[in-house]
Amino acid sequence: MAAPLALTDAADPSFAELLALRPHLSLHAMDGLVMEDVPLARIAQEVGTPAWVYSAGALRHRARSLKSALTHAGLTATVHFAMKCNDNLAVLKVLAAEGLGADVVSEGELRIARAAGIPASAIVFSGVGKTASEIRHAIEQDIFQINAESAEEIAMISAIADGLGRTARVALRVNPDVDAKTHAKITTGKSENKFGVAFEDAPAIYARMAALPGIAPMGIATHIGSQITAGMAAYRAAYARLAEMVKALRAQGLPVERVDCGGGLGIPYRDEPAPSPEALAGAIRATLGELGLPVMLEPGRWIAGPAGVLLASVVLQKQGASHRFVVVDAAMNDLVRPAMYEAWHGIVPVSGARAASPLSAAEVVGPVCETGDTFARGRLLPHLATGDAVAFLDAGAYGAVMSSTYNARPLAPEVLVDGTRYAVVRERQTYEELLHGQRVPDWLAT
Ligand SMILES: Cc1ncc(COP(=O)(O)O)c(C=O)c1O
Ligand SMILES: N[C@@H](CCCC[NH3+])C(=O)O
Repeated sequence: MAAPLALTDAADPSFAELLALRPHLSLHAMDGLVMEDVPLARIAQEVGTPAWVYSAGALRHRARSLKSALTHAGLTATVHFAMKCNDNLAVLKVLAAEGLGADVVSEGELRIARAAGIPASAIVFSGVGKTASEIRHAIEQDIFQINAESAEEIAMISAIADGLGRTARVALRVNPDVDAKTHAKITTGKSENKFGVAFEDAPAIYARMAALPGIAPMGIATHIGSQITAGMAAYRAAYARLAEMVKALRAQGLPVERVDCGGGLGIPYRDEPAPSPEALAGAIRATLGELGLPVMLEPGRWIAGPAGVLLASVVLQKQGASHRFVVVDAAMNDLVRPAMYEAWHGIVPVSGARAASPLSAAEVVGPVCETGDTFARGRLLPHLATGDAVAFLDAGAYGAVMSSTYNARPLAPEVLVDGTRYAVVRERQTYEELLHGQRVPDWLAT
């Protein structure tokens, strides 16, 4: 497995350094940690914790920066937000208003995208195991494009579309066999990964696809992995291979309308080098530009990750045999990334006074009955008292969507901040809802 980000380290960035890179967050002596113009202490007080909080301003700013980088590189591009990273309706509404479409991986996501007002003509459906009923639904909705990941799936799409008397626009997802140098669990473009068709097999599969009823071949797609921070080399290698393939397909007289470049642009959770959208746009331009085709992008994390925090409160602080433990009311069932990928998230006290107090190392843990329910080890934090709020940074992507009710902990609410306003955009799950749907069979009911 690729090296994860270490949970323990000596040179963590300071609170000021973390916040300097996240302009929608600021720390004040009186108001403490503020998102846009709303003190997070107010949200912690009024909504309770744990709670996910997203900045509409940051979402807009990041969507615009990405689009403008593509435009400045002279590319004709559509951006399809990978809503697997955040499927909150209000978040999607903000991004739809910026002209973003959606990249969906299930019928559930497709339905949520439509409910957020994203037109079917801006939706691309990716995924290695779309079921027949999901494919049928996508075709009935007449979405922009289905990215097929196997010859078997193409046969299903053709049969379903033909049976419905429709034509599905289909791109072929190609596995370029490049190493994106990210965490092993989220690398997708190596030949041993389950995604797409092998590079060598793609031209023949594409040609067969073009001859099938019910399918309009649109082009090729790739996605090499997520949280890519190791520069543009892997992107360039993958896109150069796609360019080569487009030329080969065209030489066979096959139609190619566009290329889907996927997502994966990484963000600095701690102090990783952050590849810019300009660098990505430049890599696309340099490799695919001469084809003169429109491109599609499927970014998720880069847009939503830094825009969100997970607010939690300290339940208690205790001194163990060798460590100070800060036990918070959020846990691995809320933010699973540290437990799952040993991921590092910045943790900033919400009180200005606390943030300015002397620091010492702490283990930040949740209440779940697993040692893996650890958010940070050896993290420099001030003394924290019961009820003090803290914010876990960069929780806007792969945060709420990956949460569960493990240990019968209700799902945390989601909040959208927009300037001086905030609103709860998904309510906290109730204990009644936790029990909802459970049935005791007759033979056990006494
Ligand atoms: C097909 C596809 N597109 C886009 C994404 C979005 O990735 P990221 O959030 O890293 O931009 C993913 C997830 O890695 C994906 O599987
Ligand atoms: N869930 C992963 C990203 C998965 C990307 C899915 N295509 C993370 O939190 O980093």
